[in-house]
Amino acid sequence: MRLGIVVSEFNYDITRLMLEKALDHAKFLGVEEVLVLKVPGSFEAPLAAKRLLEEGCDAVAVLGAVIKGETDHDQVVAHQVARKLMDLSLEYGKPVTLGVIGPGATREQAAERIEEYARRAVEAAVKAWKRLNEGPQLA
Ligand SMILES: Nc1c(NC[C@H](O)[C@H](O)[C@H](O)CO)[nH]c(=O)[nH]c1=O
Ligand SMILES: CC(=O)[C@@H](O)COP(=O)(O)O
Repeated sequence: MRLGIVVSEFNYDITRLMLEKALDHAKFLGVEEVLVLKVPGSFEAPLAAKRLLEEGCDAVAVLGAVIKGETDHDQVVAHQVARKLMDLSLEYGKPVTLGVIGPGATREQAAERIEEYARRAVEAAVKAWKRLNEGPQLA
């Protein structure tokens, strides 16, 4: 399996640790090939996910941390990113999984979620790929 990982460099003190956990989990799951593409922020993640899908990735896990500021801008970023990633998944027929912390997260809440969100995104990408390859099972 070729797994793509998109990682946002915004809040990189958090997301670089998410990438480490994601790579560790991909290795644990036996993923043969991992392509990593960094982006400035989560808002750029859908474009990077699309590029990885076009590079032949079987699935893409997207990692980011959208931390609340003084306004509701975090809501705009997080909601739009989530929707576009889902749209890409349906467009390409391949898993594109959401490992983006937030919206509404404090920095402390984000730090507490590094491992959970990174592992979840990789696990879902690999499992969904396997299940889709197996196809529907007769009940
Ligand atoms: N505030 C956060 C951002 N903002 C940056 C955007 O994602 C984007 O890079 C910028 O608007 C230029 O297009 N990104 C995050 O990933 N996390 C944040 O908390
Ligand atoms: C989610 C973000 O882009 C964040 O930096 C916005 O901060 P603010 O709401 O104070 O403009």
